[in-house]
Amino acid sequence: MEFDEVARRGLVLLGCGKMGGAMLDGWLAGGLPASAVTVLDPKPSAGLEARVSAGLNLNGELPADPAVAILAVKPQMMGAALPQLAALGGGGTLFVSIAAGTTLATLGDALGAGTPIVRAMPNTPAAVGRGITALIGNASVDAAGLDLAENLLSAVGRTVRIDTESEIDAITALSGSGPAYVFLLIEAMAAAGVAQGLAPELAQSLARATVIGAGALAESAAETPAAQLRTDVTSPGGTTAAALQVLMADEGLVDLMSRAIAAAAARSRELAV
Ligand SMILES: NC(=O)C1=CN([C@@H]2O[C@H](COP(=O)(O)OP(=O)(O)OC[C@H]3O[C@@H](n4cnc5c(N)ncnc54)[C@H](OP(=O)(O)O)[C@@H]3O)[C@@H](O)[C@H]2O)C=CC1
Ligand SMILES: O=C(O)[C@@H]1CCC=N1
Repeated sequence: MEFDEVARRGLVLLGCGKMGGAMLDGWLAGGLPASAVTVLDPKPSAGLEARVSAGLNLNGELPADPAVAILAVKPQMMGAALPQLAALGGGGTLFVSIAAGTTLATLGDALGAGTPIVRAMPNTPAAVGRGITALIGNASVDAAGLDLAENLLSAVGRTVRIDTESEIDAITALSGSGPAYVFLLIEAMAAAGVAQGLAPELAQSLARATVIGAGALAESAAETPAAQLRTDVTSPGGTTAAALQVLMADEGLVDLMSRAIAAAAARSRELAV
């Protein structure tokens, strides 16, 4: 992607943990020069420190007029961390927050009237360029600002623009947190394989390969509903049908997932206060 404006004016990253770091890796791999990046993080990882030799500005002075500032601290830390960037508010710097819960209004109050702010919800597959990020801007973001945010986020995966900020709670619960559910599925399948007598290493590698392969198949058959892909595996009277009778029973996986995602969305709404 084109990073021209960001490379020229700079990008500030507030918080470089798992998600901020994943996105930074994607941007640097995509051609953003390290010298255009300023990271503020009190306990930088060794990997981040290693980027200083390539020109990355770690915990140094802020650029005067960066194109974009990414807010990637935990929502609980946002209030304490934001004042570091307050001087960039109300002007030409576009803010992009990936924090769960924290609303555009809360960020706007902290950063000052007229600050262009985009709220985005990515997920960790961004680390391998396979994230999915939903985004929405406040009233101060113009079309060019939204394009800039979308360009940056599309460097680490797919993007989708939304029209209603409150949708972010459900999106956080579904795709933001979703990779954890899939990793738990791998763990659960492996544990069940062990319970059936398989060696742990074999069970783990079978479970992981199955999820990876099923994901790739779902991607290559993008027009085919997931329900059809499931039916394709299910021989009448066979083994899959026996398992699905358990998984699809009342209070089975569908109900469980519904309750899990409702709990995550409720937590996202709680984090807004
Ligand atoms: N992880 C995920 O899958 C996703 C996370 N998010 C959102 O991304 C944000 C970050 O999450 P995640 O990366 O998991 O969290 P991490 O804890 O891994 O990263 C946050 C980073 O911010 C640092 N930090 C803490 N205080 C400050 C400060 N005052 N100034 C600068 N940096 C600070 C932390 O340092 P220290 O460790 O020393 O506290 C840490 O390195 C959250 O708001 C979360 O809601 C969104 C989508 C997915
Ligand atoms: O667990 C969390 O709160 C963050 C937001 C989405 C994924 N991780």
